[in-house]
Amino acid sequence: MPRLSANLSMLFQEYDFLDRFDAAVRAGFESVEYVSPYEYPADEIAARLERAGLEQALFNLPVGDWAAGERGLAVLPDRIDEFRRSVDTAAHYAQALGCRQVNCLAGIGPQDIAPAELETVFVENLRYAAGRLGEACIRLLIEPINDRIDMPGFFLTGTRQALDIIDKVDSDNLFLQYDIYHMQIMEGDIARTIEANLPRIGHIQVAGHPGRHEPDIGEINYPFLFDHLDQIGYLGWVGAEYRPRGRTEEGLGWMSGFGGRAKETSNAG
Ligand SMILES: O=C(O)C(=O)[C@@H](O)CO
Ligand SMILES: [Mg+2]
Repeated sequence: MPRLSANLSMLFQEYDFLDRFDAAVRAGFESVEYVSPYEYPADEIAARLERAGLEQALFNLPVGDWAAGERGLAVLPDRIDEFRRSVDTAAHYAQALGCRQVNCLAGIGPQDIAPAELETVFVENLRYAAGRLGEACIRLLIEPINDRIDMPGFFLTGTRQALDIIDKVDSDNLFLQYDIYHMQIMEGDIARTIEANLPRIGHIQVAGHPGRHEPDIGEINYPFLFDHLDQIGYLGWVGAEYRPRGRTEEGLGWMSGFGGRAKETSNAG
């Protein structure tokens, strides 16, 4: 059973954000992740991590105006300066929180700009960010996300596309964030894809499908996949990134049901 991280942007919504850290450790998690820490002072979040004895597994580079529908800046030709400033912000928070990897959300490209132009901007932004973050020993990830349900218009939607972009960036500090829920929707073939690309995968996330609820609800066979991750030697965190059907604490049975070992500490690189 891989080591589990609690995604505080989706779990423990019963509590204010800063109170979710204690809730996560009470539930047996030893690391957390979330979309964005930037709404809070880094030292406040660091204090919550310290008090709860939690590791910071991951968060995203600034994503733009989430409430206005923005889902990342990295492909946007008119936001390059803002993107570069956002990398410095992410580096500051990652160092303050002891976080060793951050994800770069690609963004939703304008309809009137050719995908090839968006990709060029993405590759150049990733090359800059991978270098800047690498100086601080922080790994950079990119995550394909389904554009059929959760993020219509999102630029990065498949593993092959992500790996081709990683190849074009040509940095040893750029890795894949593999969200099993999204990839079940977009491509399937999950176990083989993870195994074939294991050295290039920096983080994995899970949720049931359909519905993006607890992993024990729906068509994805997580007991098989968790054993598979152990068998192939995946050493990173697995982020529990799902919408609980009720109170979070009432739906955690899947962790013990799968031999949950959230108590394991991470030795992720
Ligand atoms: O939406 C997802 O899936 C995520 O992992 C978010 O944190 C955006 O990266
Ligand atoms: Mg995800």
